[in-house]
Amino acid sequence: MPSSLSLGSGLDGAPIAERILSHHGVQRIPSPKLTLFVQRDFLPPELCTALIARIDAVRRPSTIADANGDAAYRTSETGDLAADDPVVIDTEARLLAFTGLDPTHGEPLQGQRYAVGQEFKGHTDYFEPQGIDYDRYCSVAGNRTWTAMVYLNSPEAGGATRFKAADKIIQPERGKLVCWNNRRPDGSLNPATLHQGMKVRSGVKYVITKWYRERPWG
Ligand SMILES: O=C(O)CCC(=O)C(=O)O
Ligand SMILES: [Fe+2]
Repeated sequence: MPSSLSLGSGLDGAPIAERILSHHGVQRIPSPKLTLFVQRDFLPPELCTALIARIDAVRRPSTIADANGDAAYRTSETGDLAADDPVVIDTEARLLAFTGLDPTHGEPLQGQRYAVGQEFKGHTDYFEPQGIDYDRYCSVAGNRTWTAMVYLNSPEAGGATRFKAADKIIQPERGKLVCWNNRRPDGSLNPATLHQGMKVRSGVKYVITKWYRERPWG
């Protein structure tokens, strides 16, 4: 990866937001509470199709940190994508060019698949410092900074992503990127990033997710 493009971990969100806003067609969702961007047609259709095939090859039931006893909380399937796959390398290079987020701070690219009725209920992507799983997930690389997510297809109905604090419901659409800072401008964890993947009503939904950490990953 060309490190000259990298603007760091994203803990300081300002240079990342500036890089993102420099791209043509990017939309900043208006909210005083969080920093959230949408870019349509971020990934070309062929790349979306190739990523869906990779996800289907490795998918397994999704998990959550700090399991809360609600087995229906996250009912999707997840797949870890191989970092040496040319399709993944291409996707990672596009994410770096767009966000400036340092790939060495990124978790491996993941795919998620939701069938009809599946969802991911309201959650934040950062780990709760008081949670029982905090040390297990965060002792090496620290907590999450930014999230980048791309819809790989357009489900027939449902499957939107809702950010309550911004009063925003983002419709899933093939190739559309959603990207947000899980921190406030001072770097503290931002509870206003609470979001949910709403139930798919018809069809199936595929996304890729990329999470970035305070310190290098692994
Ligand atoms: O599928 C969605 O719309 C949201 C997914 C999500 O929030 C996550 O994987 O952390
Ligand atoms: Fe999330």
